[in-house]
Amino acid sequence: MGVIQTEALTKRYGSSSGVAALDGLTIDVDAGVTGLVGANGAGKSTLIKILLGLLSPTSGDARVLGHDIRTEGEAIRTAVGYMPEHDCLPPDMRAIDFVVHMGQVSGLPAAAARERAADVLRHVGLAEERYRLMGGYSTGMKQRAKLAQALVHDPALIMLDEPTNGLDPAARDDMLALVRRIGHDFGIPVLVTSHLLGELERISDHVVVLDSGHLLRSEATQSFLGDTGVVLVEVIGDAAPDGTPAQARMGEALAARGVSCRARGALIEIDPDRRDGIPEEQAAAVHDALRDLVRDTAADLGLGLVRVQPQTGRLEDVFREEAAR
Ligand SMILES: Nc1ncnc2c1ncn2[C@@H]1O[C@H](COP(=O)(O)OP(=O)(O)OP(=O)(O)O)[C@@H](O)[C@H]1O
Repeated sequence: MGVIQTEALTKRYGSSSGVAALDGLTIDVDAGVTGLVGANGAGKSTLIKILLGLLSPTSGDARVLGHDIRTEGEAIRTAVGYMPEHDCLPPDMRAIDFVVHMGQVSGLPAAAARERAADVLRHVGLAEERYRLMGGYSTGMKQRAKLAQALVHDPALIMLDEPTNGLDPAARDDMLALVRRIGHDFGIPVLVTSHLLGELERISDHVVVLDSGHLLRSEATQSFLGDTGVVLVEVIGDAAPDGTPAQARMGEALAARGVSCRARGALIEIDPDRRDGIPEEQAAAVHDALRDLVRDTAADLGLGLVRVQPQTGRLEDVFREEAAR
């Protein structure tokens, strides 16, 4: 049994003729970490609220942990941990009291709730600060407290809505590492959303990409990130006497040697067509030959080679590919 299945799920807010926040969405989510990505307004929060039985779909069906969202919302909410997008923390409560309370609301006896609350607050890195009022917490600490309350009842699935919202880069990395640990070390399936397309690449096993309520892709993360065949080159060195900068000199010299390439920012992007039609076992040899050619060209021009690297795919490319269709 999968963790989440939806079948042609559609949600229109207001009048039935209005724009669909979700439009015929059919997805399957398994164990591990699943990233749900899409720009603001793509329908991520709407989907999560429907999956929790908090919002009714206009049409379509879905099951969460085998429970029907239309008739078994309470069973779903008991089994699932939910971290909402917006601040939901009472400022005049200490984190420990809040998380104990949430544990009891989810059905834990008082002693078990206290024990679990102390445990999860330690796991999310709030061991020291758990006796402080949450009103004085930083955004990062608030996000951690929200995560702790979602974990306290030992859920069978956890849904995290924009857990990195408002965090600085270091706190964002910490939160992403925590999410990955929950999915992989604790073995709790995770559905995590982000409007930043790239940030879930590193931690998700599977990615679902939404665009204006439509499903763009639902695939193993690895299939987004494979080798694109493009090779990126960066050189440093002197401009030519006529003022042509090092990068342009290198690009011209490569083109003169039959390599199809173009400038991309400070880099030179070499097109993958050199490898088209080449059997896989020969592709590595061609790649090595290209590398040698790039190295020799730089040496002939007296330029330093900073890097020659294959470019892997990015989640952002999915949107570029769609726009180009
Ligand atoms: N209660 C509501 N009433 C009317 N329209 C709504 C309501 N909630 C969401 N919408 C609309 O539905 C669409 C999807 O919103 P949703 O919040 O699900 O997207 P999201 O991907 O979670 O974006 P964000 O990251 O900004 O929350 C948007 O166009 C939004 O304006």
